[in-house]
Amino acid sequence: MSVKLYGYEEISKHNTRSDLWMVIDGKVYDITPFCDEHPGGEEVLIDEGAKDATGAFDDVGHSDDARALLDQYLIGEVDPSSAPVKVVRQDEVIVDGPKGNPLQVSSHIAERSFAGGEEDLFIFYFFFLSMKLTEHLLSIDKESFEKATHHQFLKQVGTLTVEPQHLKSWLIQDRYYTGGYTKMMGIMISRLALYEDQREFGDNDPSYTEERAQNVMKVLSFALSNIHREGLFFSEILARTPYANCQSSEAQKPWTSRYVDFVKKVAHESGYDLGEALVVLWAMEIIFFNAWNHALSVHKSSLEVETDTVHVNTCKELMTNWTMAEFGVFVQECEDLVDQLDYSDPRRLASLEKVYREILALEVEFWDMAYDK
Ligand code: HEM
Repeated sequence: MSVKLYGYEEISKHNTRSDLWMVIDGKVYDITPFCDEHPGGEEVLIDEGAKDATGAFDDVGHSDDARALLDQYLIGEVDPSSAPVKVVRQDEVIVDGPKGNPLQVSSHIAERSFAGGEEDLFIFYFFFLSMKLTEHLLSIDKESFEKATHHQFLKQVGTLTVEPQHLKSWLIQDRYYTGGYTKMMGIMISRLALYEDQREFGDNDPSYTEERAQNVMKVLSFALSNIHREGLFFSEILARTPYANCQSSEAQKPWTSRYVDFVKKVAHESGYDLGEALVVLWAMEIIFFNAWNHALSVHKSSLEVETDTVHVNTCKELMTNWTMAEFGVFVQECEDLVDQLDYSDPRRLASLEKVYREILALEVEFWDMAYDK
């Protein structure tokens, strides 16, 4: 079997938490799934990733067990004719001063201010807090956001060239996901104190007001009725001839289970202001809104000759569903709730960033399941 060769130019592009490669002893590893598990933490992997990390790996004196773990992530070898290139990471450019975009520096600040509490970082953080949280989140991993919203599947729906069985596979998984989403809404609603005198012991959220609680309830109620409608819509589509008659795996796939488990867990474990869960809700919706708007713009600029078939009309219905104005208003309302969150504690910010990044990673995988991956 021939070994796949990768040049450093290509390797250097896989430099984020949601898409991370590493070279050790001339072999190329896709270590993305290992980031969560690394006993030495994910930061060192990201710092040493997308390049030759042989020296860093050896310096730590990793055990034979650590070395044995590598095999499962092997994807190829370094092309011997390629030379190392500089890896440019989004936040690397801006860490040393206010020249860059301060919205992107938070994770570094969060980490460093625990350790040292340097004055310049305090000023930095003060400046940063005047920015909207959602703007900041959208700026921390643009590459993954792009992947999550410009997937090949969306392009194929836009050009009406997606195969019916691929659309079916995706719809089946998305219907499973609607079940998880519904449970997430249920958990969030069950934790919401709609009136001051319903707040539980331990609820020390300083930003609590009845008005905000009512706003959260309004958004969650819409989300719940919308997801219920969507589940029924998917069932109705799946019963249509082109889909009922084609073969696709019906079982819930591991990525869907992981997604569903994650959103339920976040809903349970968020603080009393439901901050992490609200970030997750907003992230899922803004990704969908952008993704389907992308499909629609591809569709509008596509030169494909349209036929009036059930499949073509289904593709168009799906594009309409997540690009309509009403959905845009809902995404905006989710955004407003996230922007009201108090993230002045760097540990809180780190936690909000973490759930946002996880949703980005899960969304990228989710589209892939259309192709039974
Ligand atoms: C994909 C590559 C890597 C794998 C599979 C891996 C695996 C492991 C494992 C299994 C351990 C537990 C101790 C041991 O068994 O040796 C460990 C610890 C550690 N690793 Fe890695 N590692 C990788 C890359 C790196 C890199 C590039 C660095 C960069 C400096 C690093 C830094 C550390 C540190 C500092 C610890 C010690 C954590 C502690 O004891 O608190 N690792 N790693």
